[in-house]
Amino acid sequence: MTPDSTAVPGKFISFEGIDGAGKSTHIGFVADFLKAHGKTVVSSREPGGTAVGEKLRDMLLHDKMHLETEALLMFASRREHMAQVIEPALARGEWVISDRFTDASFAYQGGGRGLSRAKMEALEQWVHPHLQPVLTFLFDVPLDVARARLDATRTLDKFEQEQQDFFAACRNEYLRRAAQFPERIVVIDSTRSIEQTRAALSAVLQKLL
Ligand SMILES: Nc1ncnc2c1ncn2[C@@H]1O[C@H](COP(=O)(O)OP(=O)(O)O)[C@@H](O)[C@H]1O
Ligand SMILES: Cc1cn([C@H]2C[C@H](O)[C@@H](COP(=O)(O)OP(=O)(O)O)O2)c(=O)[nH]c1=O
Repeated sequence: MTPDSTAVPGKFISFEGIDGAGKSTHIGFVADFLKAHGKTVVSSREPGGTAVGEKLRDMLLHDKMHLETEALLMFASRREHMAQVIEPALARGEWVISDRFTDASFAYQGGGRGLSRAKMEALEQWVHPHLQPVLTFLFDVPLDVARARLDATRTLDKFEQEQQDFFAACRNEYLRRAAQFPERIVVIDSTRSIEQTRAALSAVLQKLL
């Protein structure tokens, strides 16, 4: 059974945003910040985070597949991640910071690809009816900023090769969820400098310690 996130001693934080928003840049900083405050930190990612999950990640990021297959595999990776990594760490009183969680499925498979919200909610209810991050950082930038950052850095995977209307729909869904869950999702203006962004992250984390 999935534990209630309010009933476990550890804390679960997720990082979200469209590709190129600057999310991954700050995960190491957050881990170091928490460790400096005496926390034991488990840093992980989705899809992936386990041996099975990393195999699924490889397929998900490179192979073309039906939209519903993609959504189901994202949640399959998540189920394994929860069982092997997230739940045991939280039970030990550790802090789990994950590069993406279910908000990404709502944004990409729901918003971007158009899978119905009812199906997304059914998957969420099945896989984690109670567990939610206590805090989600949503790194937000306009599409042209994200695209310029991506183009400057890396070989693009299946998702990153999508067109701007896909990312516009992902971003809209992220922002819709931020409005729906304002107590959990903190929108970070990631157009600012890396130093300014870190200051904003520290201020939010300080309240959670
Ligand atoms: N605040 C920022 N200002 C300028 N460049 C940034 C900023 N944050 C991240 N970047 C750069 O943008 C690129 C994409 O960042 P990354 O963290 O990999 O994005 P994401 O994980 O959201 O896809 C990297 O080259 C990173 O150095
Ligand atoms: C977790 C998750 C990720 N994704 C996508 C978003 C990203 O484009 C991709 C991998 O995420 P990410 O690790 O952020 O990519 P990168 O390592 O290139 O920064 O998977 C979904 O479509 N649905 C999901 O549920």
